[in-house]
Amino acid sequence: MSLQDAYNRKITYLRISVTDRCNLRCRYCVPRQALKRLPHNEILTYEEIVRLVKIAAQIGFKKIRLTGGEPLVRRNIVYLIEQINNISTIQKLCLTTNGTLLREFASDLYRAGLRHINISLDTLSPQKYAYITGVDAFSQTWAGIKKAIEVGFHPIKINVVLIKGFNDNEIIDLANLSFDYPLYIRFIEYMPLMSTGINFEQSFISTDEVKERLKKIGKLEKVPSSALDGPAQRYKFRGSLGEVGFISALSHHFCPNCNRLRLTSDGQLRPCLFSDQEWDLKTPLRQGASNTTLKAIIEDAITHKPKSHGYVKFVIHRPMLKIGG
Ligand SMILES: Nc1nc2c(ncn2[C@@H]2O[C@H](COP(=O)(O)OP(=O)(O)OP(=O)(O)O)[C@@H](O)[C@H]2O)c(=O)[nH]1
Ligand SMILES: C[S@@+](CC[C@H](N)C(=O)[O-])C[C@H]1O[C@@H](n2cnc3c(N)ncnc32)[C@H](O)[C@@H]1O
Ligand code: SF4
Ligand code: SF4
Repeated sequence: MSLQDAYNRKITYLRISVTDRCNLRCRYCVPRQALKRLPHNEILTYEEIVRLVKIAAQIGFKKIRLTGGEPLVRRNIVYLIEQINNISTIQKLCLTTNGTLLREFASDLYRAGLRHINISLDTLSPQKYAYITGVDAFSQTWAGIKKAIEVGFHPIKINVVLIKGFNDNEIIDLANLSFDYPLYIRFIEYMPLMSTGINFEQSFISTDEVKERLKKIGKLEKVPSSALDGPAQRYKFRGSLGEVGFISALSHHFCPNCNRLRLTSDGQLRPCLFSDQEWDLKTPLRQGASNTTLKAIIEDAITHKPKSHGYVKFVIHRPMLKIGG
């Protein structure tokens, strides 16, 4: 059984931001205004997260993604992976990370049952990496990606946010990684959710433009989506080990197939990335609410999930860093 929203979309995927902290400061993610860190006691404990995931699983959620901020900076994250991995009806447990700490964590994460990992990498140049993230950590991240391959994660998806004038001259080099490594390179359209250090009008590149440029290296063959896939359109070059994907939130938005809800690290349930409407789970959770009450709140959030994002810009107040993408 899965729950449907008001537009007949089956809701099966919960993205959980486990922390609002991050060891990088990506220019397209961090807002212009100063960020206040949440005090530790405002963040859901692992026990609270696991309880909510069990309730979500009873309603019909089948896929969980842990994200952040940077999920690997939260202490004992491997324990949380283990706990969620033990919930038998969760079919797919995934992690989105910036990869900086992956060399250290990959083996433990794998042992805890994680198999699906998405790693953000916007450039192959160490200097440009330092510029976009604010930290000179390209070699650390690349070592993390290599370690993830060595340990056996599959699939390993590489998230590239495209920014004109910054990394559009690397589209081919990044796509070429899919020939040499079993990596799924995903080109993501920059989403103007908040005002950041990257000017949207000057930086946006659409998926169509990227596909056009990729014609130089071969013909992209469509790969059919699998159940529980995220929003990427999947393709492959003949003879490659990996894939190339496109996440086109603006030019070909995927709202009609949206299957997800988001849980923020401070326990607010967001039915849509582009809407600040949130359902408070933390307060009732901490006031001793029953599972039935918590389930009713999740169901109410699903019922009120917006139809689409409506192509609006700078619409949200909670930074991407705090929602988890
Ligand atoms: N607009 C919008 N963007 C999304 C949504 N889900 C993910 N994204 C964006 O897609 C990019 C990749 O996100 P990931 O955390 O790797 O998750 P995913 O694409 O669902 O991953 P898979 O399930 O592995 O395909 C990020 O920039 C996200 O912000 C969504 O529901 N709406
Ligand atoms: C917010 S991060 C959190 C997880 C982890 N820190 C990481 O960077 O992978 C999740 C994803 O959102 C993407 N993202 C952040 N801001 C974005 C924006 N304005 N438009 C599109 N994607 C964005 C990042 O590139 C990353 O792949
Ligand atoms: S949350 Fe992810 S995308 Fe945002 S600043 Fe941190 S590493 Fe960069
Ligand atoms: S913008 Fe909102 S409705 Fe559209 S895909 Fe993203 S979360 Fe779903």
